[in-house]
Amino acid sequence: MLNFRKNTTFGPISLKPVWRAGKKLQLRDSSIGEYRTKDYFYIMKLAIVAATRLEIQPFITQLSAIATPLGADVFQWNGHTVTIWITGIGPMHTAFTLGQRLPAWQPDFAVQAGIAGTFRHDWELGSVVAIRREVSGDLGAEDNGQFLDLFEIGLCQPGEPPYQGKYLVNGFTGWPSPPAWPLATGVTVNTVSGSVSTISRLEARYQPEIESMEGAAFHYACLVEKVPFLQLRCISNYVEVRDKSKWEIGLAVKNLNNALLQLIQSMVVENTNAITAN
Ligand SMILES: O=C(O)c1cccc(C(=O)CC[C@H]2O[C@@H](n3cnc4c(=O)[nH]cnc43)[C@H](O)[C@@H]2O)c1
Repeated sequence: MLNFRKNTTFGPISLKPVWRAGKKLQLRDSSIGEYRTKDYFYIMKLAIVAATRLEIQPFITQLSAIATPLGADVFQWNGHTVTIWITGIGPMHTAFTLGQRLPAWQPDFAVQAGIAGTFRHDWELGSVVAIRREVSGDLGAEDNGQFLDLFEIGLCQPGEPPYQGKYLVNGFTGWPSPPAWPLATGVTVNTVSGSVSTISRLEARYQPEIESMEGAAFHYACLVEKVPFLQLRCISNYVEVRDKSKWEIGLAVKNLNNALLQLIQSMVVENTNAITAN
């Protein structure tokens, strides 16, 4: 079980924003031979984003069995379109891919799924979390051994859109139901942290619970493009002096993919039914 030190909720939940973002499809009711309001449902375009194919391969395999392939990494599921975007590892690869694809494809919702490290030694490996806010952990300048981030050297103003303070916050409140996973603060780095000094610096400055190499780029791109989003991470390791033998990548991939399937299923199956029933 995870043990949380903060209030972890997304705030008020409303069905409308996500579904309004989708396109309406009018279906003919063959029993009465006419179009009726209740026969509208919302067709969504969902983008599933991962750094590597390996991390979401079980989900892709499941999707291939359930959904109709429309092309390479594009599927139709219950009328909705689900696409897979593999960005490559790290902020640069992620930002480039999303900078090209988000404006071109304009998904109604984007989910980033990946494994991650945690700073919280009381959190179990294999736990899934949703990321509430992200911060960039190594973008800035060194000043005689001291790290200064972009805000501290005045190249970026705290609160300058899309930042809230120094953080890229997921303020989306349009969930049909609250996310099933605890919310966490993520820090994004180019280099997996593996020294006491780097780990202490990140903890003291940003109070992160999760470390990844892509989260901030995903939050930034979705906030700028105004695409509702969710970042799911499953903990594969503790952020500590490097000992790869302790990483549980298999467990993390398994639990991540179960969570991802549950999330997407709830969006494309259960809520379509709920909406068509109204
Ligand atoms: O060095 C290796 O042998 C090695 C083998 C497989 C994977 C790695 C990684 O460093 C994975 C980076 C990848 O996974 C995310 N991730 C997982 N744990 C962490 C972490 O503690 N700090 C930062 N990122 C992490 C990350 O988002 C990358 O996509 C190495």
